[in-house]
This record gives sequence, C-alpha cells and structure tokens, in this order.
Amino acid sequence: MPVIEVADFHKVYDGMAAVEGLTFQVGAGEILGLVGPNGAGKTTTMRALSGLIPPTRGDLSICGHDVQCEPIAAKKRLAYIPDDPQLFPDLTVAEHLAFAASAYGISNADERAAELAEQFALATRWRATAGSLSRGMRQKLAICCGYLHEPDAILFDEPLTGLDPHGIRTLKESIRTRARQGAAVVISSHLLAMVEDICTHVLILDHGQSRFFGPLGELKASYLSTEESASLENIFFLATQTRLNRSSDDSSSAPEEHGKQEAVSSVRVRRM
Ligand SMILES: Nc1ncnc2c1ncn2[C@@H]1O[C@H](COP(=O)(O)OP(=O)(O)OP(=O)(O)O)[C@@H](O)[C@H]1O
Repeated sequence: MPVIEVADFHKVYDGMAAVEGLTFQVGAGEILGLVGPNGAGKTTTMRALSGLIPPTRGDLSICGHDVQCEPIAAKKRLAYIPDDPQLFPDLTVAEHLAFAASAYGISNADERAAELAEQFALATRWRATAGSLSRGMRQKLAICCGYLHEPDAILFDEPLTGLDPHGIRTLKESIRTRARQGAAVVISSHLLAMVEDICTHVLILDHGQSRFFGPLGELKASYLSTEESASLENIFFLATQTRLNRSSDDSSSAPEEHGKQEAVSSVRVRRM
C-alpha cells in the first residue's frame, strides 16, 4: 500500500480550478519531486495532503488514513514543512521541540530532540527564541520539529530556502536516510538540480494538471530518444511548454518541437 495516495484531487478557489484531477502515489522509500511553474498548484496539493484545506473533490490519504475522514490518524504519520514555517517567536528552540513532542504524544523525546538540534547545528541556540533566529535557522528548527515524531510521510515545500551549504547537505542526507528507513517524501521545489539529485520520482504539474508522473529514470530515458540533453531542466521546459504550444496554435510549432512534444506525451501516459 502506498504511504501517500492522491486520487482525482480537484481544488477550486472562488470558481477557479487550481488543481484538476490529480492522481499520484508515493511508496515507502520513494522521494517524489513535485515541480511546476508558479501557480501550478503545488502548494495547494501539499496543503490539501496535510489537511489544511479541504479538497473540492477527490481522495487524499496518508498510510491508508483519509485526510478528511481520519485527520488525526493521518496527521500522526505526517510532517509538513511549509516554505514559510510558522513558529512561535517567543518560544525557544528547546520549547518548540518540547511542544512538538507533546503535540504528537511522544514521551522521552529529549534525547531525540537534542540529536536533531545537534544534526542541524542548532544545539548552540538551544535557549534562543525563534524570533531571534535567522531565516535559515528557523527553517532548520521547523525541520527538526517535523522530524521529531519519525513521520512515515514527509512533505517539504521549498525546503532549501535560506539554508547554508552545510544545512543543505545535512537536509539532503537526512531525506535520503529517512527514505532508506521507509519514509515517503514529497519535495515541492523550483530547484530542478536538487530534485534531479535526490528524487526517485517526478511529478510535473502545470496549470493544475499532471504532465508527467513516474520514475525520474523513466522520464529521462524517454526523453533521450529526442537526442537532446536529458536534464530535468530541459524536460521541465518541454513539458510545461507543450500545453502553451498546443493551446495557441499547434500548426505554428516547428517540426522538431512536435518531435519533443510527442516524446513527453509518450511518457505522460505512464502511471498517470
Ligand atoms: N487561498 C487561495 N484563494 C484563491 N486562490 C488561491 C489560493 N491559494 C492559491 N490560489 C490559486 O491557486 C493556484 C495555485 O496556487 P499554488 O499556490 O498552489 O501554486 P504553486 O504551484 O505552489 O505556485 P508557486 O510555485 O508560486 O509557489 C494559483 O492560481 C493561485 O493564485
């Protein structure tokens, strides 16, 4: 059974569809890169998965628990680290971790909290308030709070924002380690090199619709047939321009562009 399941997810805001019919799964040990242009619906999907907003239609579940019908059971297994973590400015690093432990009902979390603070270079700021931390330090604290209850599903929205090179390496290693231990991870990011570096699967979202969902290797292998460089960046532009080309004037596309569009179309149908 997949750890994270999204089936036919739709979200409409004020009569405007932000996400339309999105379906994907993330299994234990998989790291899914959720990529797409601004406004594609990435944060909307993450917020719906974490139960912060209700879907207009569709089913979202964590470890088999429907996020709407069994929110507590689903959230117990989940960590969501948004791109603008909301911390309590007057609580210290230690107090945030104690609060997270209490919220998730973890007893004897002190040792784990101290280890996480050490791992993310926050041990020396143990008694500092969140309001006195730098942007990157607050991000690290949010990650530590998210990791504390050993979640089975982890959702990151732009996780590298504000992190220094040491923090970036620590976070990437921690994501790989947690996936190896069986966690399912979703990373929403515009940093395609990072996605290419650590993700096992990719979902390209554009105008609220899936353009591709599947293993990164499969996407790149399919794209190689067009004899272009198979970087995720090149594939991203091709995949997200396809819709624009088609909706404006299909016949105006250069012949080689048609070839590329077909390459992405052929991979799109897999696992969607
Ligand atoms: N609370 C809201 N009310 C109305 N419309 C919203 C709301 N939140 C998001 N939207 C709209 O939904 C669409 C998807 O937004 P979303 O934030 O999910 O995109 P995104 O892919 O995360 O973008 P970005 O890369 O810029 O963070 C956008 O058109 C946005 O304007």
